[in-house]
Amino acid sequence: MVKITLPNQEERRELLASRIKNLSNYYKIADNVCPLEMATRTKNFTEDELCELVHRAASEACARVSSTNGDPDGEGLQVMLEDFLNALKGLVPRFGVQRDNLEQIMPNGFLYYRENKKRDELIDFPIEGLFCQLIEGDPKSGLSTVAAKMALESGIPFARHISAADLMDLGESAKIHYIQNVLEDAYVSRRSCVIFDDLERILDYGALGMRYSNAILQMLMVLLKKQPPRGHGLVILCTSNRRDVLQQLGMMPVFTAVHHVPNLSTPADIMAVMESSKRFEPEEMGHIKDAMEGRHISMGIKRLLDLMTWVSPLKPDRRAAKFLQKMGEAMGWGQH
Ligand SMILES: Nc1ncnc2c1ncn2[C@@H]1O[C@H](COP(=O)(O)OP(=O)(O)OP(=O)(O)O)[C@@H](O)[C@H]1O
Repeated sequence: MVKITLPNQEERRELLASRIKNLSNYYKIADNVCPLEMATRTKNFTEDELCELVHRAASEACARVSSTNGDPDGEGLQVMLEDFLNALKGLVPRFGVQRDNLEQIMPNGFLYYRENKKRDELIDFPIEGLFCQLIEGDPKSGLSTVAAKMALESGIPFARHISAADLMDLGESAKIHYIQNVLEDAYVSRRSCVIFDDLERILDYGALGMRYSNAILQMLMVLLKKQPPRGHGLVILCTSNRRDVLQQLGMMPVFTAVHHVPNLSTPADIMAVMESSKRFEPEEMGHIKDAMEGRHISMGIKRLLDLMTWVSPLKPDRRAAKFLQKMGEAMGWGQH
């Protein structure tokens, strides 16, 4: 296998400067085109992708001039910073973050409430070496979102998400190959983050008869302990709502740290999420808040958002009552 080495910032600056110089044989280059600035915006680009960027910037300039008023000053075509920035938008570097994939994981964004205010310490990952963290909590407590948010906020330039859905149609050896490929790519970047979402499902775990794929388990036991190349930092985030299963499978020692994602547990948490959704009237919220006082509450944020979506088409005069009824059923309020 050919090992790719990603150019560092100075190498990117030099390569871009030389390509832009070549381009200046054919087009004018605006003064605002700065190779250093473009080098800072192209972390984890390969040499081929940097060349592609310069090529596309020239195409962007042609398209811009032909779609506006041509060349009124008769000075020839000028490639500008905006052409580079537009070209950049259309390029997804192979060793980049796959931001869209991570954002799709959190269709309702990331809301702040009392429990998750101290988030900064969560993304303070080491620069070098391996850091493997388990993110665990109840089903529907927002585990995938917390992992995606950590990856995005960490500023790590390479991020990949592996879920059971990605592996669904693959046989066991193809699954192993897929995971190995993602990690091989991760080792290329100086800093990388890989998310294993719903780890027990990636392991093909089935509660009935305690089934799982031993081959995938053995591979993960090796890969989750494997140090990245010297000078590289690899962060692995595994989500699971079956910590007990990981314990039984002997996986817990591979984790450097465990982060527990709590359920929403107070009326203030529930109200904070409801307020940020802006779907409910103040009177409804007041009614819900009063009815929750002194009651036992423990609900995952995804479950709460699902419940809010479910009641939201109802007429406002019925919404609060329905919401409280469903919440009471889930929390067992009637039984106490
Ligand atoms: N602070 C938050 N933390 C987690 N999720 C949040 C937060 N704010 C909003 N959300 C939303 O809650 C939902 C969480 O869904 P997610 O798939 O992450 O939960 P999950 O625990 O992984 O679910 P499942 O148990 O079904 O796998 C997403 O729609 C996300 O946008």
